[in-house]
Amino acid sequence: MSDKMNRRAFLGMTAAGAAGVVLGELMGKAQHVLPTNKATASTNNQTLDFYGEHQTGVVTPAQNFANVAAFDITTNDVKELQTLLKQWTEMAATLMAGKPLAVEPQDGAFPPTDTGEQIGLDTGKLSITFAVGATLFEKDGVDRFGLRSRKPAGLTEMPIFHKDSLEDQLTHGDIVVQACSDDPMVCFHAIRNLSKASRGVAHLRWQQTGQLGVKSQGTKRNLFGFKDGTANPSLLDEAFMKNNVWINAGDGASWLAGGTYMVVRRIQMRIETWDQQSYSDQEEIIGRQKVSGAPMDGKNEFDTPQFAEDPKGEVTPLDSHIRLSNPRTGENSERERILRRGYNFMENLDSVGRMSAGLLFVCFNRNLQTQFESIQKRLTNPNLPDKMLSYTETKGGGYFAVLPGVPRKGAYLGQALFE
Ligand SMILES: C=CC1=C(C)c2cc3[nH]c(cc4nc(cc5[nH]c(cc1n2)c(C)c5CCC(=O)O)C(CCC(=O)O)=C4C)c(C)c3C=C
Ligand SMILES: [Fe+2]
Repeated sequence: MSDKMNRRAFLGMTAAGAAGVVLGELMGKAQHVLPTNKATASTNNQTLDFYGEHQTGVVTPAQNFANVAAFDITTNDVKELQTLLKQWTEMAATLMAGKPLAVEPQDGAFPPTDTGEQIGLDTGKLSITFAVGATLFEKDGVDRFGLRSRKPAGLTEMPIFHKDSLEDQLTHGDIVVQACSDDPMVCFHAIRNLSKASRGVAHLRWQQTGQLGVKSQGTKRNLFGFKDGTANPSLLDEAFMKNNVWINAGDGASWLAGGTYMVVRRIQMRIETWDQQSYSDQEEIIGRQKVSGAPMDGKNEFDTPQFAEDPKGEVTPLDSHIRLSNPRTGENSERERILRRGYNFMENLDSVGRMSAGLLFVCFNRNLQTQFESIQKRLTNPNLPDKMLSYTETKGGGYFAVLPGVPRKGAYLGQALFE
């Protein structure tokens, strides 16, 4: 290999891409140099370390923007699946470090390895989180990759809950990737380039962006105008994460130790209807005061509601969202708790002229059935449904198992699954 070729050590290069580069070299095509990614040199460029026991994007403080994308794997060859995961590992580590995906100069005869729209942008604490769906292990009864026996028992396809309107093209997927950053272009760039590199092996099934108020003080708000996240556990609460979030080797599928289960729900919010509800009705539906976020019977945001002193729900209605989400009774209350990490989405008008807006609900938990599902079943119980259900409609999402962290360079995402 010539010196010129050595200089062009592309990251994440496919076999076809590699062949193309050699061809270009022989044909003596001009080399194009992209401007240096200034952000990598900037002292303000905040980056997170990709390597560790757990992946980032779970207990990472929520960045302002998210892009969640689900892929379907189109190959039946397990080796190609492993190659993709190795390639995505290298790419994610590079992107999170704020580096370009290609070493310059690139060959002018071929498409750039890195699409380039992030050049000069701050990486914005980019986290990229990879998770797998039940269909990776078995799809339509077929064990495509010989992984059927490795499927964690609790990982099912997301069921259809009461009042759900799931649309197939917005739901499920073999692999989901969550990219979060303080810059939406950085999120997009990550998903776009992972998708570009997966050509021929995987394709995008759905994609959903989300955002939070950028410079808000305190707990961020959802599109109903309420603080959202008040009762979430502290991200520094290691005991909570150990008990309620991270999967351990004794939980069933030992290859998943250090991972967690991710629930994604694309929840359309009927904001025009909501905006016609009286102020006090809105507070009673949520079960909290709108501006302060305090419980109905409290003064300050972080006061604990005293439901036991209000058994008939005269202060905090029995069918209010927070009371059904967490009745604060019984021994299951603590065990059931989840880590929520959702984002608002605001899109164009829908087909009947309504604002298409809502919550990209994301939560992490150690056991889908005894945590998320247990809460969700209470919220959607037809005998006493969450009042908020009249203003929401869930159209997509899925259940996914977040892969354990990649401990060091050279190891790759999901490696233990294949061992
Ligand atoms: C099954 C899980 C949940 C879904 C789905 C869900 C949707 C959803 N939530 C809001 C707004 C708020 N949720 C709040 C609290 C809250 N929500 C859940 C679970 C789900 N929410 C839990 C477990 C909790 C915490 C309850 C508690 O312990 O008190 C709140 C109050 C503020 C807060 O604590 O975050 C709001 C507001 C929307 C708009 C929504 C779907 C569109
Ligand atoms: Fe909620």
